[in-house]
Order: sequence, then C-alpha cells, then structure tokens
Amino acid sequence: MIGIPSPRTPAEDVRPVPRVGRIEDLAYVSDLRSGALVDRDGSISWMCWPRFDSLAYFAALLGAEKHGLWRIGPAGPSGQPSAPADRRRYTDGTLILESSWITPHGTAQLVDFMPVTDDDDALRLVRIVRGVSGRVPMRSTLRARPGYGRPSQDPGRPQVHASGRLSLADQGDGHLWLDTQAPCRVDGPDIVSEFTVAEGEEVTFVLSWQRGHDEPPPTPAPAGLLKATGDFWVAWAGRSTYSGPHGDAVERSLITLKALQHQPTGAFVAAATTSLPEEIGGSRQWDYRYCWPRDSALTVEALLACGYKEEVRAWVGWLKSVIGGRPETMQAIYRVDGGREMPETELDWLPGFEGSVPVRTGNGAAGQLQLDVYGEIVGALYTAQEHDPELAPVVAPLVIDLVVCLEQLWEQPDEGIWEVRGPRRHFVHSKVMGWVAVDRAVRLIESGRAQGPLEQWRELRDAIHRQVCERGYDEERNTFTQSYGSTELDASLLQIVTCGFLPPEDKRIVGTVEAVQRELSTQGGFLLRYRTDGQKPGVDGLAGDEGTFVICLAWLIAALAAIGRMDEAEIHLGVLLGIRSDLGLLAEEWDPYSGRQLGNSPQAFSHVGIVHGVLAVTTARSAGNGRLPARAATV
Ligand SMILES: OC[C@H]1O[C@H](O[C@H]2O[C@H](CO)[C@@H](O)[C@H](O)[C@H]2O)[C@H](O)[C@@H](O)[C@@H]1O
Repeated sequence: MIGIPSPRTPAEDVRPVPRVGRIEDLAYVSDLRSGALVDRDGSISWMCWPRFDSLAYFAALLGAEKHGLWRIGPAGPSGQPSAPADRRRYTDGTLILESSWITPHGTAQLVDFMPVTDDDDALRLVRIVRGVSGRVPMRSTLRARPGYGRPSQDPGRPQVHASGRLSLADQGDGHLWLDTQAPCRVDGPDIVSEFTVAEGEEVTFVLSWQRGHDEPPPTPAPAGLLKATGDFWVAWAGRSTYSGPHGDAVERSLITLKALQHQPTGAFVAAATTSLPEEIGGSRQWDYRYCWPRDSALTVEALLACGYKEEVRAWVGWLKSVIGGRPETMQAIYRVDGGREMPETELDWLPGFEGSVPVRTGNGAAGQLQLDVYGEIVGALYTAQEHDPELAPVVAPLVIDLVVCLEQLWEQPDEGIWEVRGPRRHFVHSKVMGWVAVDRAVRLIESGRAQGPLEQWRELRDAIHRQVCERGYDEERNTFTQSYGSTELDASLLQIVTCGFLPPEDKRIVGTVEAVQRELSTQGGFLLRYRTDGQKPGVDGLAGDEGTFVICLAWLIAALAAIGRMDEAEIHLGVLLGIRSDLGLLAEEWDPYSGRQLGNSPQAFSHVGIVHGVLAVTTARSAGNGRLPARAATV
C-alpha cells in the first residue's frame, strides 16, 4: 500500500540534508607523502601520517566517528554536525579545496590543503575558515585516534602547553600538534572549538605531524603555506603539454596522479585508501596504499603523454632500486620505500564502509606471479626513453634484465592483471603483455640503444605471438579469450588492440572488441572486468560480485578509436567523463545500477583512464577521423 505523506510540521520544513558519506563525496588533498579525504560536511574521515601506508589517525570512513575524524563546519543546533557544504571546488589548477556553506547567518568557507614540503619529519594539514558574509557560528571537533581507532590504543588527553600550543595523539615515533587562534576546549581526547567567523575574518587550524615527541614544530604561517601550496600546484599543472578538448578533466586527473606519488621515493600508490568496497556489503576490500609496478607504469605513460618527465625519472629511479639487478625476485606490490612485507591483516574493530567487512591492511597479492607486469613496465620504460632520451642508458639495462627473466617465465600460468585468488591460468593478456616486453626490447636493440640477443628475442617474440594466436583465440566466436582453452572473456583483452600485437583492422581484433562489448558491457556501456558468479567463487576465486571497472571503459574507448569507430568512442568518452565526482575524482569502479562510485579512491588506474580515453579520441580525431596509430600507447 502506498501511504499518503502527512503534511510537514514546521520543524521538518527545513532544507533537506543530502546524504554524505558516498565515495564520490570524498575530496582529496595530499602533501605527496600521504593524503586526507574530506567529506562534504567538512569532515576529514581518512588520513594516515606520515606516509600513505602509515596507520590512520582518522579512520571514520571505515567505521564511526569514534575511529577518528576532524569536522569543521557551521555549528548545527544543539551540537548537531554541520550540513553538507553547498558548493565545493578545487581552486584552479591546484589541490586546494574550498567548501562553502550558505547559512541563514551568512556564508562561510573552509579551505583545506596539505603543504608540499621537503621535510619528511614535519608535515602539515591546514584548515582555514573564512567569513564571506554575515557572522557564522562554526564548530571544529578534532578527534584523532591513532592506529585506525583501535579500541586498545589510548589517544591520551591533549596537552595545552604554556605557549598555548596543543599537543595530542601519539603514534609510533610521531606526534600531532594543533595551532589555532580559535578557543579550544579539551573534552576527553577531543579538542572542540566553537567560534563565530565574521565577514572578512579568518580562523586557521594547522595540524602538524612532527617526528619525535618533545620539540614542538616551528610555528606555522598559514597564509604563506597557502600561497606556496597554490604556487606549487599552479606551476605543476602549467607544465602540462595537453591543450585539446576536455582540458579540465585531464588536468584534474593529472593533478590527482601527481598527488598519488610519494615524492621522497618516486613510488606511486594505487590509491589513497584501503577497503572501500567493490560491492557494498561484499568482501572485496583491499589495501591500495602501496606501489604496484603495473599501475605505476600506466601512470607513467599518462604523465609522459602530457609532457611530465621529472616524476617519470623519479619513478625509474625507484623501480631500479627495487628490482634492478634481480628481476627474478620482482614482487607484484611494494611499499613506497621498496619494502616487501605487507602481510594481509583484518582490522576487526572497524565495521567497514556501509558495513562492508573485512577491513584489510596489507595485501596478499604481493607474492603472486603476474606476468603482464613485464609488458607494462618495459612498455613504460620504452616510452620514457622515447620522450626523454637521457633516460635511455638507465632504462636499457633494466629492460634487458627484465626480458632475460621473462624468457624463463613466460610459458607459466599466472595470476594475471586482476590478481586472481583462484587457480593460476594461462591468461591471454599476460602472454600478450609478454609479447609487448620482448617487442620493445627488440626495438631498443635494433635502434642501438641497448645490447641484447637480437635474433633470439625476435624468435621469442614470434613464438609468443604464435602461441597466443593458436591457444588464446576462439576461431568459432572470432575472439581472443580470457585464458587458453576458456570460453570466458576479459576486458583486459582490449589492450591487445592498442599495443601493436596485430593491426587494428585484423578481423580477430575487431571480433574481440565486439565480443567484449557484447558479453561484458552493462547498461550505459560500462564494462565488467570479467564475469563474476554471484555467491559461487568465479575465475578470481572470490564469491560475490562487483561494479564495472573504470579503466576498462577507457580501454574500450581507445579500442573503438583504434578500429575507426570514432562516434561510438566519443559517446563512451562522454559517459566516462560523466561519472566523475563534482570535483572530477574517480574511485576504481562504478555501479551503473545505483549510479555510485565503488572501491578505493581516488584511484590511479581510473585517472589514467581519463587521460588515456581523452588522448585516444583526440589523437585519432586529429589524425583525420581515422584510426589510432597501432602503437598509440599501452596506457
Ligand atoms: O580482484 C582481486 C584483487 O583486487 C585488487 O587488485 C586490483 O587492484 C590492483 C591495484 O590497483 C590492480 O593492480 C589489479 O589489477 C586489480 O585487480 C587487490 O589488490 C588484490 O589483492 C585482489 O586479489
């Protein structure tokens, strides 16, 4: 029976408060060492310090407020949290977030940023409250909870020092300090400030992480930090060489990719979070605060395509230090400092994002055999030295070492690009990426930029090609398949189209694009990575389903452009751009049925997808509505 809504009482007749707490509600700020996520209501619900993979001080995102959160916003009646901001944006070309509230008392703005610094031992998160008009009552509640808010971890009572500075929450070898001119009340382990901000006034809060426990950090100068941070990002964004359509989207994705790089080491993390669910209420929660050679190689290709070299040089240095000289010990995942240990652990005190448990830290996929990685790394190294010839002498020995190693491994089954937790298989994508690695090595040797067994590797390249075409292609359905002998399909097969394995007009290529679209696309053209099987563990060994995978849609766009279906590619590109948040951010997956982002966020893969999708379409268009050049990019 459909009920007739009763008339609203005056008390109910207030502005409806939109829901906060969706993944697309999260804004991202970073100091290139770690990052913080800011919700629409001015809450920082996720932040790990001093590094992306450190323990979190604020983990409410995966639990409740008691697990750590710092909210600043207009004071709601009788201690109620603030409503969601009415408008949010990043100031142009920066990672400085502005959230604005229009209230009956006036308009107030919160500016959030993390200054980029060279001092690893002194990090900061700055929050500036500005009065735009009227006099707006505001509240700040700082609830830092070390160790992901673990119940046994006593955050201690904040100490007010003689200087008026506040020290709070200790974790490992670091300590948090708060500087503010707002009045502060210590309430158990929380610090609460209630104040009014009038037009033209500013009230600043600076939270500093300082190594050691005794010495307070230098007194911050928020205005100078704001200017320096703005200048840094504007200058960085200004170095992009991309000037075509959808420039704002490309710029935001490039800034996000940069903000996922750990500046001191050059490593890129796959995302800033752990355990945002790939299915609400499901079990697919993983920790992405580490560096995957695969994800970072694709990130590097996107940065190179837009003219960035410094970040790529830093990444090559990182890669060399973690695998150089002993590629046979290469892992699928590293810590940003090259650390190899990341045991997968469940944080059983956290109830998870919308109840999605377990919350995991560490990642058990680190020790898997993922042969596609050779192709992605060698492909990125090859592109890097093409864009930056000074890199050739550094890149050449790495490429040779990797291919020597791959020569021994390529015929083995593996866990593949998707890091399946089911049995190893002969994934076609892995074999094709093996072909890419050998092909790029051969080209380097042919051009005289590397020394290696040219004839032997030409034969190896042909042998891989032959095997894939014989065992990974289903003649009857005219499509490559997920693995040898399987009838399943996989969206990673779309990478075959753009990597140069076959000419784009080859019937097997066109057939594969069509088959993937037919069998893996959902309403709206979004793509599943592969078919999951409900409660029965599927190819990935996991029960449950998941959303569609954002980067796969970008691969489809590039594939359509490559085979000359430009109109279709452009329509899909519009769809991809349309699922970004109001701030231009993307998580790993998209649920086309509920219209929600899913998975860790912001995720490098998805932002690589934006750059890749836009560039694929604009490159093909500028080549005369024609096809994408066969080896456009492996991103
Ligand atoms: O689907 C199961 C796997 O999911 C995660 O891997 C995914 O994220 C990685 C980082 O972005 C990416 O490199 C990989 O291609 C994705 O499948 C998770 O990290 C794995 O542990 C898990 O087995």
